[in-house]
Amino acid sequence: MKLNIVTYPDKILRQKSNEVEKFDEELHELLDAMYPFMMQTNGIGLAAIQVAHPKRVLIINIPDEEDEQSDENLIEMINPVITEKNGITTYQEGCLSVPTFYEDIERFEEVRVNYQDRFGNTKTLEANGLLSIAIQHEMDHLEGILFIDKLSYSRRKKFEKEYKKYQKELKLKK
Ligand SMILES: CC(=O)Oc1ccc(/C=C/C(=O)NCCc2ccccc2)cc1OC(C)=O
Ligand SMILES: [Co+2]
Repeated sequence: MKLNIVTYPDKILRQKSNEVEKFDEELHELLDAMYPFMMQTNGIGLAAIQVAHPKRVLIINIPDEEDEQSDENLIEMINPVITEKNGITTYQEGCLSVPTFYEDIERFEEVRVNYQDRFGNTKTLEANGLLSIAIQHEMDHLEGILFIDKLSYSRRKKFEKEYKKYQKELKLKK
């Protein structure tokens, strides 16, 4: 299954993703394609809508202390729901769909998430730190929300200016 990243300002990213009902071979094919794709593009999180599949599916692989991403740390979340959240934390986020732009974003420090695995089994995960941030960032994608939507008006203006410059350079390079 060939995947391509959808980048801002593509309207696809603004779609709300649909619940997964069938935990079938097609879902497994998508998950099995998303993982290498995310690893090849230096991602640590990816929502299915970013590769044009409007399904409530996300994957995360947080690097370990040696900054290595191992297959054991891969988390696949289907139909995730946050049931508890507390604390506040700030982190400089980036997104494969908004290349070259990084900004400090406020998130909940801890979250408790109910979700299903690729076989439909219900799981509960309590997360903090980078994993908690990644879960919140990827779950926003399922609602069509991007991290740049959380910027103040002035920082959003700064982003739009920088991003237009980046897109122009991109066209020149082609
Ligand atoms: C040039 C450029 O844009 O570099 C990148 C930017 C972001 C990313 C990946 C960002 C990512 O995985 N974000 C997941 C959400 C998240 C953000 C902050 C903390 C936890 C989870 C990768 C990049 O590298 C390439 C090759 O595209
Ligand atoms: Co993202």
